[in-house]
Amino acid sequence: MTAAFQDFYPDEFSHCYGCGSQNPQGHHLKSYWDGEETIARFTPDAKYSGGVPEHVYGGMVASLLDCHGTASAAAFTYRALNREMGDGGDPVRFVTASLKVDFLKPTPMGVELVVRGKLRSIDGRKVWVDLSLTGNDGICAKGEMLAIRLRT
Ligand SMILES: CCCCCCCC/C=C\CCCCCCCC(=O)SCCNC(=O)CCNC(=O)[C@H](O)C(C)(C)COP(=O)(O)OP(=O)(O)OC[C@H]1O[C@@H](n2cnc3c(N)ncnc32)[C@H](O)[C@@H]1OP(=O)(O)O
Repeated sequence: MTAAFQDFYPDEFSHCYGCGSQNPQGHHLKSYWDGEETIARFTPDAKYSGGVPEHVYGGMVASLLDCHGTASAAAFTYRALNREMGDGGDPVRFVTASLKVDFLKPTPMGVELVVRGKLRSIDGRKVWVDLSLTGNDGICAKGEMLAIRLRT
């Protein structure tokens, strides 16, 4: 089975609630390549409801974009540097500096959500990623992320 980007995060940096393997209560989001784009799939538990049980709450939507966005920023950078994840070199680590979310329509509960990331630009330590989250009836949210590469 193909490894997810997050599988390459060293354990000491894997405590993120959204995507860290070392956080037993976390969501353990997993991000992968899909051609030139990145993709993650996630089905929220019913407790993450919004105003009505049929809809997902906005913080969960933002969280999925957040974790997929930073993982994607790292992946895009590895590819731009012609490096492989887990190549033994300094790990390429990103945090979110800015995340704008447009909630286009309610996000349905009980279905698999698909999160996609597309590279807009890499400018030194700054990576801009365009994000989307799709339910069973089209795009529910769009995001724009500025991820900053941490100094090693
Ligand atoms: C794929 C393979 C991987 C292999 C292994 C990898 C290991 C990976 C391990 C672990 C991954 C982690 C997984 C979890 C992540 C989940 C996502 C989150 O939730 S992250 C938490 C929330 N975010 C924060 O807590 C950040 C808090 N902010 C900061 O720490 C700083 O502000 C930081 C680092 C973002 C920037 O600080 P500065 O001192 O390093 O750099 P300055 O000079 O301030 O900014 C750099 C450039 O960015 C611009 N900038 C900074 N913030 C901006 C903003 N909000 N809007 C616009 N521009 C901004 C600045 O103007 C500057 O631009 P100019 O270089 O001058 O052109």
